[in-house]
Amino acid sequence: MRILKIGGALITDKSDGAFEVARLDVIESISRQLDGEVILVHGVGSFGHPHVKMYGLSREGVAKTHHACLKLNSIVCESLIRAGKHPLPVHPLEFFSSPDFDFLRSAVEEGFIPVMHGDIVYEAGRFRVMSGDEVVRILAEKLRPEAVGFASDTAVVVDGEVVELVHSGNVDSVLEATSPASGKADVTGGMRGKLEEALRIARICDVYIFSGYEKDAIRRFLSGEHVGTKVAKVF
Ligand SMILES: Nc1ncnc2c1ncn2[C@@H]1O[C@H](COP(=O)(O)OP(=O)(O)OP(=O)(O)O)[C@@H](O)[C@H]1O
Ligand SMILES: C=C(C)CCOP(=O)(O)O
Repeated sequence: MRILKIGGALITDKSDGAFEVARLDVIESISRQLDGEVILVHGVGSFGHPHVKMYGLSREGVAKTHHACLKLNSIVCESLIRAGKHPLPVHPLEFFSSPDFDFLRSAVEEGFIPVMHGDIVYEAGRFRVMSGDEVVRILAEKLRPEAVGFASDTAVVVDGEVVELVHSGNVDSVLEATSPASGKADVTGGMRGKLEEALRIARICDVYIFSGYEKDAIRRFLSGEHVGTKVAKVF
């Protein structure tokens, strides 16, 4: 089984000022490429970050943000159904109040694609934002997948070049060159947060951070090819 996150920077317009703008053509292309045993997690882009920025975690913020996450989840699931796939939406707000990881594993084995996402969750008596990247890391720790992929709008880039491999010799300088997304509404750490989660997941399996815009990149990741930046299983 593989775990794939499709980032909000890929499936939505999350440039500053954009509000609930899905990239339907990209979502359709991803839906056609999905195959095999996979759990899909999507980011929420302009269906989540601007809401949290505007309303915080007030009652209004929690309600509007979670509702917008559900709207994007529905768009993704509808697209998967159009492509002949069998998505099962699983919302972190409910799932993590009483997690059942065996259910996810069984669903995958029976030919479903569980579709989770970045969300608001309720923990220890308070609401907080849980990014899709964090959802992926928690799932990886529990389900021990073969590989994890983060498809965003880019691989990890340093000095204008894609970093092919993150290893013990370059990890510090690569981390230093990553930052929260610039020119975008983002409340979950951008590429820096993603790389930090990837380094934790690399204790379990190989991780790839790549551009989902590249032709067939999703299909290639799912069939075991090296795509974009590899964070090798050693950390
Ligand atoms: N060194 C870097 N290499 C590549 N991208 C970088 C780097 N530093 C910062 N970034 C920014 O990080 C962004 C990707 O992170 P972002 O969190 O927006 O991705 P995402 O997971 O697709 O989105 P979401 O969090 O909405 O799901 C890039 O679009 C870029 O603006
Ligand atoms: C902003 C919210 C609610 C979740 C963010 O998840 P991400 O898009 O994966 O970073």
